[in-house]
Amino acid sequence: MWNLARVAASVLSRSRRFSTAIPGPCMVHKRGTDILHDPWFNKDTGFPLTERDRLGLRGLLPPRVISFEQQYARFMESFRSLEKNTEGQPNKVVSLAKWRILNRLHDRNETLYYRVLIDNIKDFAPIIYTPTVGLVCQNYSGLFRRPRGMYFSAKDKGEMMSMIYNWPAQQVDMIVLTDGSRILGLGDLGVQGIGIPIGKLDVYVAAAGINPQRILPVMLDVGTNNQKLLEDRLYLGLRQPRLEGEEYLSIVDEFMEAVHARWPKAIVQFEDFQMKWAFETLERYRKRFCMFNDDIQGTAGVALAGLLGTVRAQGLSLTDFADQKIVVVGAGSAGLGVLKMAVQAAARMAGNNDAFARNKFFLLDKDGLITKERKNLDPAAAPFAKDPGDFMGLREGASLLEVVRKVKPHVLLGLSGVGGVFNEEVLKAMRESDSVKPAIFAMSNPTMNAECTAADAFKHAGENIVFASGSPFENVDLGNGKIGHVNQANNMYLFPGIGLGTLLSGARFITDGMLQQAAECLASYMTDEEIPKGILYPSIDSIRDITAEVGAAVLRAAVEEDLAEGHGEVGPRDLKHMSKVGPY
Ligand SMILES: NC(=O)c1ccc[n+]([C@@H]2O[C@H](COP(=O)([O-])OP(=O)(O)OC[C@H]3O[C@@H](n4cnc5c(N)ncnc54)[C@H](O)[C@@H]3O)[C@@H](O)[C@H]2O)c1
Ligand SMILES: O=C(O)C[C@H](O)C(=O)O
Ligand SMILES: [Mg+2]
Repeated sequence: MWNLARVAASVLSRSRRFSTAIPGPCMVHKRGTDILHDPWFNKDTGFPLTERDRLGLRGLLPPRVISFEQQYARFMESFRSLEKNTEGQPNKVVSLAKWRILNRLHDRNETLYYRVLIDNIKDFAPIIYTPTVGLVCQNYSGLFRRPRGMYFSAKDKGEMMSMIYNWPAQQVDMIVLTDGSRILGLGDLGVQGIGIPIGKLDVYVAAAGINPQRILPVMLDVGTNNQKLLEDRLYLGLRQPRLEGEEYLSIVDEFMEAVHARWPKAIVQFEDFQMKWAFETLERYRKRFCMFNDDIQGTAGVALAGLLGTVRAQGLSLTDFADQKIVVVGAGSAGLGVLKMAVQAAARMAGNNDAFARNKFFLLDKDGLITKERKNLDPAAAPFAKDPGDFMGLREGASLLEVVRKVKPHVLLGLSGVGGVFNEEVLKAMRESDSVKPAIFAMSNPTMNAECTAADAFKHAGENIVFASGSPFENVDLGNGKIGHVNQANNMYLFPGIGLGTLLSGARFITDGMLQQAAECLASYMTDEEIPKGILYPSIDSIRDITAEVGAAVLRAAVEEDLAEGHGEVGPRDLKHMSKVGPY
């Protein structure tokens, strides 16, 4: 164990009661109903009589003081009875009802909200995060009650530097930013995509203990190309086509500069941008601002950890990763991010033999296998394009089924956003895999966009597979007391730790080295007892523990790269000292 892991863990344990990565006095300048209507400070009926006197609350609440624990029990009782009362109703109705009850608490009393979220993360993550958050975004205009976060639109050009000061918090540590152009696998949802930054930041609070008063979800509304939304009279965003080219970039530039001017150390996580802007903004900003793209970089680390776990599950040594044949379905921001990091890792293991490593990967998009013959080959996909006919005569545009039948891959990994592309035939073809324990990663979100279900994977590809999906599925009962374990390969296992480690390090940039350490930390987290059972990632119940470890790994990498400037009272020299290996 490292001292830094202890620092990260202690930040988290300090935040158990009232999540806050940064200790310090919390001054309340409000009084009376202003406090009751402010979810940051509201304690509902929990205000003790002394506080009611001091804060001008006397007479504004029913007289009985209800303790925090009683409020907690009351909420959980309501939640459980809602679960009971909605039994048998359509999934969508039940999920939205659960989201509403949690959202009302979020809007009223954040202290209680985050307490129940942290304690019940396994039950509540599928509501505030994928898959329900997707449904919420799709229905956002109808569900909208109170604003959360900030909205910067194309109409605000020239005003952002002053608008940023409208945010009430003095300090912001974590921002999650989207332009709503590729929300999960649901496409362009325009301003309705704000649900994603809100959900991601809830995970930051629950997993990394980030102070809820220092998070900021942001929507950059540059229009939408979703015709249905443009025609919807209740749509809450700009009713215009998306800005393109320099016009688009000038909006993002202005936002980034405004953030940097007010909070120079805030970390900006780019989320669910369509591919062209995902890559372009990452290149444009990563050396100027403290930012990362979660879909490209967070996903890559989580997938790589799972791929390395798969090698271990086959009883092989990690260096055998270089020999695995991997078919990646989806050449978007996520698929290409995964390929880049996985090829780099394989090349390192093959003695820096990049060409050898690339040979083992096969990339497909909606038009089939990508080869150098592809017309208008995307420059980002070009390094992974095959020579046509190179591998068993596989041609440009070969279908997924043909590729799987000929390649007999060790791993089939989907980031296509298309539900069901791993159909029965494709899954059955995986039975001929060259691996004794083939892996099927259906990573697209939400559930209906997963490339296959867990049950279908075990049914058609065989019981000896390793399975992972981006959204949660139940473990599969294989009969005879056997269980097919379902992993959730989701970037939530990394992004909170990337943010926490970067924040505590005080680094101004997030480097490849920091991200690599994050991935390696996740990869080595699972024990030799768990891995052979096909368990590649920790249970979400352990998300705070894995986040502390990942945070420490990122922090240590920042120290090693001489980027750590320190945070709060902990200076760069302290961090250097704490980075030395040593017993507790
Ligand atoms: N599990 C995770 O942590 C995680 C992380 C990031 C993204 N995702 C999911 O991955 C999906 C894709 O995200 P993205 O940002 O790469 O999207 P994207 O739009 O940038 O890319 C989608 C890619 O899939 C390809 N595709 C479409 N239909 C296909 C088909 N029938 N067969 C093969 N390929 C097809 C497209 O050509 C494109 O290359 C989304 O559903 C998203 O939710 C999951
Ligand atoms: O949001 C998620 O659940 C993961 C990922 O960032 C995605 O875009 O699907
Ligand atoms: Mg995303």
